Amino acid sequence: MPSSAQDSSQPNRYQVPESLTGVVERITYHSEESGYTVARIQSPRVRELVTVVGNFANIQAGQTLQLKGVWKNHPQYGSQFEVQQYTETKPATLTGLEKYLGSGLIKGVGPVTAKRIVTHFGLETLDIIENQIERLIEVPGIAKKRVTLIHRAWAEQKAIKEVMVFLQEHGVSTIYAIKIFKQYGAKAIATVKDNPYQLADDIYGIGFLTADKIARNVGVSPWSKYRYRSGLLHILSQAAEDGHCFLPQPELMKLTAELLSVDGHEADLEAVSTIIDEMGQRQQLVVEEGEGGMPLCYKPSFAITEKHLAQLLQQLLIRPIAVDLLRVRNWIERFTQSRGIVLSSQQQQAVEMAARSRIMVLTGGPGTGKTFCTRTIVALWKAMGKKIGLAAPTGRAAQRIAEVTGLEAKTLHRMLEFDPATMGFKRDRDNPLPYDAIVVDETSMLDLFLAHSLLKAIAPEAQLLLVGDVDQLPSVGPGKVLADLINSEKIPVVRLEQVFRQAESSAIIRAAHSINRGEYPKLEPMSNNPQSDCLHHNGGTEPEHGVQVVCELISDLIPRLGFNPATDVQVLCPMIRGVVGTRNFNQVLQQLINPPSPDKPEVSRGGMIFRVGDRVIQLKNDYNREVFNGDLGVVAAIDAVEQELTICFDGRDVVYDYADLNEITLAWSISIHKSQGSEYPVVLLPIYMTHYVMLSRNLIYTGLTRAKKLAIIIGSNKAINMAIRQVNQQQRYTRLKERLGVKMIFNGNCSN
Ligand SMILES: Nc1ncnc2c1ncn2[C@@H]1O[C@H](COP(=O)(O)OP(=O)(O)OP(=O)(O)O)[C@@H](O)[C@H]1O
Repeated sequence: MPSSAQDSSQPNRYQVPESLTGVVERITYHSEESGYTVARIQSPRVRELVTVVGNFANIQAGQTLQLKGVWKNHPQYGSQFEVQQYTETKPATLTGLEKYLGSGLIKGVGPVTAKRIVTHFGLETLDIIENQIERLIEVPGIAKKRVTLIHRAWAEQKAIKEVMVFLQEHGVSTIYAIKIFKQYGAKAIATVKDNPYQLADDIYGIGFLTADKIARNVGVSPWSKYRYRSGLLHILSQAAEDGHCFLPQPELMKLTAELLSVDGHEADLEAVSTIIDEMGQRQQLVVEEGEGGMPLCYKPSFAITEKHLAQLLQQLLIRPIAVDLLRVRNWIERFTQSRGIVLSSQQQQAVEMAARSRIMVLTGGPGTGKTFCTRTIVALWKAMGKKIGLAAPTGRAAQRIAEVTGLEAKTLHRMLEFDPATMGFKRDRDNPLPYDAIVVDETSMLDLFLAHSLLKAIAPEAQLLLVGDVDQLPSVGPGKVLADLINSEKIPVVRLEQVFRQAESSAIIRAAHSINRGEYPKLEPMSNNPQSDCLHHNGGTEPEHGVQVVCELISDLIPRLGFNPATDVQVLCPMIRGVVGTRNFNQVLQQLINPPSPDKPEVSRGGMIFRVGDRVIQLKNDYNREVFNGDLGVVAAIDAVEQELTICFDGRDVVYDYADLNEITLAWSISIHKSQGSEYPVVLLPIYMTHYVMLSRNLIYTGLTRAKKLAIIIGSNKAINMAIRQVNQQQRYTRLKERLGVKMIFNGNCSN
């Protein structure tokens, strides 16, 4: 141990920094987000490998680093060098060079190629790559094409380093530096200096807060108009993330002023109000008058879309359909008789309504026969000679409706033909969908923008059936379209209420209906030999016990009941954070279900390990890869040389560059919100008081109804009760319902 090592884990601010030079042997941990790193270093001064901890921009094995910092004694990990400053020097030994080049620094060069290059050029290797890269062709096994690739990767690496150094100086982490570089290329530094708030508009993952941090470091005044404008839009974006389409002006002003306050200096409400006026005049904001004259502030795209969606719906509603109802009734009678089925009166009403409505909503809880009824409607429409299109917001829901109707069904994005080049849909008013009748399932998931795109693509003579359970969680995106359509009382709606016998035999469905009525459900207490498909485990007193219970169930009861923990079980949590949140569960369950093994390659990104065999979930719509927010996949392969990871989504392999891994996260456990539109054989639902901010009736209802064969709720009666009693916790600001109630004058001029 070095002589100056301290016997304390606490930093001693009076400790004099020491120097240490060494070659990075391996990286134990590196957070892309913060740059925080734990690495092992071989230093000539110390015989054993040294552990160093600190923030590093772009640390690679093989790098030679000159470090300044202090020695500390960590109670668990022992002696460590805590780095305060570092500089990189070029590797001075052949082994160092080999390690450096082969560490994944350059795409296309793995350890084998690195060894060949270093064997050939020796200590001159880096000089050659820097100044005479064409000479790489002399290395056995490197063809011209590879030289070009390496050249490009090296140049990019260098340019990234420059931008990185600048951004690091201004407190930006590596992961953003790369994104900023990708977005602006050579103009990266200039953009950051001129108006850092631009980053929040242009770069996924950089929001106002990060841009604001950069702005402060670059020296932009906290009272600049750029900052006010960006802050205001940030508040509206946050509101949209919470599902709102607008904010009342006083609320927007209050939240913006809070956000913009700096070091105890309040931002001026008056100034915020002036900016709102200015932005309104410049059409950067739409301010509308709501009830009682309340000014309501929209981002323009939200206001235009909401208005236009209401117009499109009204246009559909006023187009009559000529149908011989007697013939329809005769058809229903023949159809049901020939199949030996009897429609409930509500189902009969729904089928008749589908025959004569341009647009209608079919809603109801689980087991009320929505699917059964949809199948009958589809059969009727087919008998009427209509060309039918089926779709749903998610791939899984589309697959399910295809199975039950026996017809092809697509995701809405596919049906509307999303074009990544324009980031828009090819199907629209000028190029409508080629169907006479369209069924969309799981419409509780339709947000404002998707609903608008759908309505825009419906041919004027076509019919639209929207099926969904309005009591489920509303869409992830802004709006509560299904609820607004129903509550407007302008759209024909059939609400199915009777639970059918087959469904009634499922305790999951009975429990879901009880919860929906606000009653505590009948749940079978946990035992070794459960009889019901809906079980309750009290989960112990502490959240930690919940984690233990879930692990025990997955290791013991679930396989005993014939389910496969790796494919059949989904742990659904109300929250991401906390002991019983998805993030912690993912680590624990990964270790349990897919532990490390020499034959399973893995990569660490953003503090998370992705391993072959891991279940993962896509976090954003990626139109190029055709993978959408909420899609579940399994890591099929990891290529450390190409720095690529292959994920299999429902039988389709999709390749991700390491740099894009922030698009995915582990999915051994996912949030209930993300589970909408999907079903799983087994659902484990930890519900704890620590989730109290999130607990609501439609949350537990949605989670429970994702289970097809077995649901186990883990948690105290108190927490379950709290969830059931919490209704309408998340009121969303939308005006679709009001707009549908307003008589509109059509001038044929509402294109968008
Ligand atoms: N009129 C009917 N006569 C006999 N059985 C029916 C009738 N309607 C529905 N069922 C049966 O009730 C059960 C539930 O119906 P269905 O699956 O259509 O409900 P759902 O509302 O789509 O449920 P979920 O939302 O859970 O998918 C099914 O087994 C279905 O065959």
